[in-house]
Amino acid sequence: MTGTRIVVGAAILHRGRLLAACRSAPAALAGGWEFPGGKVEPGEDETAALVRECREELGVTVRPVRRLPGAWPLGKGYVLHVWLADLVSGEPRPLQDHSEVRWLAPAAVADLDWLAADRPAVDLVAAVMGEPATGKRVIGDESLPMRR
Ligand SMILES: Nc1nc2c([nH]c(=O)n2[C@H]2C[C@H](O)[C@@H](COP(=O)(O)OP(=O)(O)OP(=O)(O)O)O2)c(=O)[nH]1
Repeated sequence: MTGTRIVVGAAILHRGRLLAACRSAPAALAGGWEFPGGKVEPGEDETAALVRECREELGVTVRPVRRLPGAWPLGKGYVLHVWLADLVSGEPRPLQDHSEVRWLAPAAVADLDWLAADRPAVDLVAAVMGEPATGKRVIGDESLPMRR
């Protein structure tokens, strides 16, 4: 298909926490939480776009680790790809497009008001962090109390 363009989002994990960013614009999305990132420019590699956007928006250097499986439609011919990324250097600040950034412990990930398109990816990231996005732990057989 021609004309599909990619928006990359960075799921930056650092010391067991996920970085979330609150959009400040456009009005329809303002107040929604998302993965920092943006549109991949024509001819640009996804990882290069990820590094560029994180530098522009947050003032940090990240290292893309791997892309999560999935591509989530955003409308107008855009799809969202989400990459796990390490924080290499810098302290994230909301320099551009965001009103606030926040480090989330695994149990807090589900509590934010994420942009609708991000929900499936948030579930995947929460799973990577070892916490179901429902906020409720899944208790496997091994951790169930023994019944006598
Ligand atoms: N960065 C980002 N954008 C998302 C996410 N979820 C989601 O629906 N979007 C939408 C919001 C925007 O409509 C679009 C990304 O556009 P953007 O404004 O961040 O892209 P950009 O930084 O390249 O900005 P511009 O050059 O177009 O001004 O994708 C997400 O998790 N991260």
